[in-house]
Amino acid sequence: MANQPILLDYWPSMFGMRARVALREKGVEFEYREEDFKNKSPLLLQSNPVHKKIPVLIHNGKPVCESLNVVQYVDEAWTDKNSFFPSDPYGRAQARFWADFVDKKVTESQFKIWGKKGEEHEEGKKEFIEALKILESELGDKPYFGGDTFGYVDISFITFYCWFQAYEKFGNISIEPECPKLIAWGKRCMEKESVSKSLADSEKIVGYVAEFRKNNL
Ligand SMILES: N[C@@H](CCC(=O)N[C@@H](CSO)C(=O)NCC(=O)O)C(=O)O
Repeated sequence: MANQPILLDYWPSMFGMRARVALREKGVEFEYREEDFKNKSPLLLQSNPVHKKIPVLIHNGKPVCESLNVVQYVDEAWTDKNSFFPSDPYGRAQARFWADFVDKKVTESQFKIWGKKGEEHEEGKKEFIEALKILESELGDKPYFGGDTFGYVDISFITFYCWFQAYEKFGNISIEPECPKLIAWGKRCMEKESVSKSLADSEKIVGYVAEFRKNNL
């Protein structure tokens, strides 16, 4: 449809999934375009010349890059639904802190689990579980990271949930005994259509990782 936002994406990307969840949370219809990293589209290269990465949200012909930036843009551009952020400055600062924590600590450690071997792989397992335990403690007995409503921090982290099976298989770890509240939170979030429609199938992710490891490790 004319003037629908376009999302340049890649199906297993936890970063691309963040944009999908955010758009669906706001009820925004968008055109999904799958990228082939071996042959990036001219639209991707011209829309994100700095990083040449997905996701890129193109809205009114203007590109928004970096997934957390896209999530915040979606929150500000479509205001007829609940905001992803609390209204008070301190609550907003806390939300940004925890999304940044996910971006730094979870992102780096989870890649070492499935994308590396040997010492780096072992190091990644340790760092990943440590990061998850910190998030488990931060979540506590709240339904969502922001409290009673699904919001920015939830969106930043829930997209890794469909990778948990791959982490367990290829990292030989078991997440639920260490972080039962996070697993319950993941299941709770998956009851939301914006999440269940946006996250990749866990089995498909396992297959993707197996293929990656066969070709790269
Ligand atoms: N900080 C950024 C990371 C995006 C990213 O790594 N995107 C990857 C796909 S997911 O691993 C990507 O676009 N890779 C393209 C490439 O590696 O050439 C964000 O949050 O949007």
